[in-house]
Amino acid sequence: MPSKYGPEEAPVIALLSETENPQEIIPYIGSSPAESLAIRLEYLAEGGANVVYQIRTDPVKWSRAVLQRPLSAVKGHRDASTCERIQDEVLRLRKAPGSSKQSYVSTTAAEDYLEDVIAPSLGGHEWLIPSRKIRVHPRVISACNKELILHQALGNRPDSREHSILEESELFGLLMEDMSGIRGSSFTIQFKPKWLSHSPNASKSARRCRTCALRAMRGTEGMAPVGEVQCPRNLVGDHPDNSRLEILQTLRANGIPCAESKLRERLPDVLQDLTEYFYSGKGRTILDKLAALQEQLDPLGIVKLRAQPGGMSSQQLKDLQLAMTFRDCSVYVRYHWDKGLEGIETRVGDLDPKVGESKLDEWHDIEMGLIQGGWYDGIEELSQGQAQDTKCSLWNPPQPSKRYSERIDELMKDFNADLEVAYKSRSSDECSDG
Ligand SMILES: O=P(O)(O)O[C@@H]1[C@@H](OP(=O)(O)O)[C@H](OP(=O)(O)O)[C@H](O)[C@H](OP(=O)(O)O)[C@H]1OP(=O)(O)O
Ligand SMILES: Nc1ncnc2c1ncn2[C@@H]1O[C@H](COP(=O)(O)OP(=O)(O)OP(=O)(O)O)[C@@H](O)[C@H]1O
Repeated sequence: MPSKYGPEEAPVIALLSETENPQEIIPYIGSSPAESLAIRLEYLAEGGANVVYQIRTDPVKWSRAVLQRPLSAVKGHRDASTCERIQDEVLRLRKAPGSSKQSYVSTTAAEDYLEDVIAPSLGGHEWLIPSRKIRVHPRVISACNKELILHQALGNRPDSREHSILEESELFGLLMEDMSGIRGSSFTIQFKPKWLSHSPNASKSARRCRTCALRAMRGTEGMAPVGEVQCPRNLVGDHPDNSRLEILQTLRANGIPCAESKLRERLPDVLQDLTEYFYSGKGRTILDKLAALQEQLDPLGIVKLRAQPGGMSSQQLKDLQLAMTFRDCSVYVRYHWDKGLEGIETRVGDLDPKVGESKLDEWHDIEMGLIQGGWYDGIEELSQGQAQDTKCSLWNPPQPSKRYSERIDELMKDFNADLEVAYKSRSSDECSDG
């Protein structure tokens, strides 16, 4: 998850004002211009609904600013430790809905959902990224929006995210633990687990799971492929080669920082640790949990649910929406170089509620398209010369197969070649900060 812009290019000054609860740990951050100068938001990444900023602090400027304040105003946590604490966090700010059909989910609604629905479903906070809501001054939002427009003009934003800006009426943002790796001591990979359990609307003889069927369908429509993971069911399969293949592809898709020459030397060990972790270790626990929740919460599927006399009950609707959230969440895996298998940390993020009637129509249309187009069963009509997408683990035999080990060897070679190229260009600008 590389930062898009260099620190010197980040013009936005954070003006975070008090949280809702005055006893909270970060009161009045950056409420004076001097303090604001000590805190800067640096664009890290964005998705469809949020922009995430890394918080950069300057402890010297911060102390100076605090000293300038009248003694009576310097209270509570208004000290250096506040400054140190927020620099390990990222700030997630919500985007304005792009179309009138999209429903807006505020930071408060997202945080309430996390606490009231997600945490109880997952059995607590163990797997969640530690986070807390903070009040954000409207001037921060408008400054960030100016910066987003500027970076769009400079071509620094992903094409698919252009024209989206932050919601100006939003009063809060979410401070979260920064899951990024630290060059030299750890790296982070991120993936969406997607549909770990089969779609209840697909036939029993399906040769593709929901994720692979959608990727195959979109592939022919010239749209972006679904996520980075090829077949998520590989991750909850019965043979370590399935996990190994999926992890290798995920590692490669994440593009480990080019200065991380350690990966070049230790790729086989890293792959072995991550395979063990996800095939039979703690990583498997969370993936199995997500798979079970997806299955329990959506036993019928949108097509059958909508076809019921009287439609869906409100409980069925809530369960389906929650299942969709657990399919579209992001898994962050941090690997500490000096700790190996013992030090792998996993957290799940982007667990926002899926709301709005248009989402239901969209899910229903996708499902119907997959069924009627023969995408689940692998009997779709292909245009001449078009290769069939057979990457799904349902298509391939689930037992250990030559095909898997050959594919792993091929991918190892490709990945090593990528790393070789990256290593050689280490002295280039992109890598010079490593
Ligand atoms: O339709 P899918 O399966 O491609 O999933 C959408 C995601 O696409 P991707 O993971 O890239 O394939 C899509 O992700 P991106 O915007 O492509 O990063 C969204 O997460 C979308 O959810 P929402 O509309 O933001 O609530 C996701 O839509 P939902 O299906 O979760 O409603
Ligand atoms: N806690 C975190 N630490 C480090 N990076 C993060 C963190 N949370 C989010 N990110 C980065 O910001 C990106 C966008 O965040 P997030 O997935 O929450 O946005 P989104 O708009 O909800 O995404 P989507 O398009 O999937 O709905 C992530 O893909 C990730 O690269």
